[in-house]
Amino acid sequence: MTPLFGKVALVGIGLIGSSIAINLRERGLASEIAIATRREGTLARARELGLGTSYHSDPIEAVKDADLVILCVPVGACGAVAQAIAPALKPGAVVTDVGSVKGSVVADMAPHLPAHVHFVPGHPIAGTEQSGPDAGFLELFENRWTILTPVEGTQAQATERLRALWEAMGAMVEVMSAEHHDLVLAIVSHVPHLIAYNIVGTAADLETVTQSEVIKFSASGFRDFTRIAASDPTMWRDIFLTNREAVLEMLARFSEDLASLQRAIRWGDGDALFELFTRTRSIRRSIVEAGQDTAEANFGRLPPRKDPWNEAGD
Ligand SMILES: NC(=O)C1=CN([C@@H]2O[C@H](COP(=O)(O)OP(=O)(O)OC[C@H]3O[C@@H](n4cnc5c(N)ncnc54)[C@H](O)[C@@H]3O)[C@@H](O)[C@H]2O)C=CC1
Ligand SMILES: O=C(O)C(=O)Cc1ccc(O)cc1
Repeated sequence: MTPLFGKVALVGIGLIGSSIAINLRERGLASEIAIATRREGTLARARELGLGTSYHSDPIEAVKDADLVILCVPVGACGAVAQAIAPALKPGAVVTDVGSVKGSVVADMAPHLPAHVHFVPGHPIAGTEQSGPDAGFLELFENRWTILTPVEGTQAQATERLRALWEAMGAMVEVMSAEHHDLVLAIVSHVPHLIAYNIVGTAADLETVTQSEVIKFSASGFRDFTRIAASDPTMWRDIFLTNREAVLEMLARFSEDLASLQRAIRWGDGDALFELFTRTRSIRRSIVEAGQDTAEANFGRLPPRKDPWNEAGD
């Protein structure tokens, strides 16, 4: 494919940065791939994996002359990175990110960016619980949605160039406001992660059921929660701190619904339980039919990983 961008700079080279790098390289979407990250060890690993064409400890060096700059760092770091790179950004460059929260990223980055760049925040709704440069893979974005949240004044042409890049990586693209993005993601991604962190924590803290029993007898429902609860602590701390309002709003709704389930169990209201479980089953079926079940879609294409459950003798 003819490159969609000349030089692309990736700041941060974990799961998402390395997956983008592999896509740019394998699909010929960029003529140069400059990689910058904070830690020397991570940069050395990116070099060993051949993820880029140049490697930099200083993000300013990476973004010089770049036509596209993609921040692939935890959302809490986006503001500081934008401030650091701002003076070196090329006029006309497209600047984007991949953060899981959009309102805070816009608020933190936009004030630092010069008027001569095009800022188009983004978020691929695709990932795993793995992190670091070894975790990336070519197919991560295939048949997955990427949401773009252009800010006021963003030229439509810049958004369309970025859309073309995500589509070339196999993604489907939708454009919406940062505010709406944060509400939607709070219920489909952020609150579910919080529930997983909470239930695994609760199980680990029980006095009457030992940890080895939890490992030995965990049924697949609990195991699915442990996969989610193994997600990167820095990334998820930042998500909850930056999408506070929307998460608290959805959590309040969730708690109300949980209380009514509690009541149904207490009063033996089988009809209420049956009605809800029937409705939720049909939602699951729609997700599978739409090809959006990540576990099934990722089967056989994720890089090999350690499975602590099997190591525990199961
Ligand atoms: N992991 C996932 O499933 C998904 C993550 N995201 C978003 O993508 C972003 C990156 O996530 P991952 O790639 O999973 O994380 P990761 O932990 O695998 O990689 C983060 C990278 O950023 C670097 N980094 C951290 N702070 C930095 C700083 N101040 N300056 C320069 N580099 C810095 C780290 O060294 C690492 O290379 C996050 O904002 C996250 O919300 C979006 C979709 C899915
Ligand atoms: O691993 C999973 O199940 C995920 O939910 C991955 C994920 C994590 C964060 C995002 O912003 C988008 C996708």
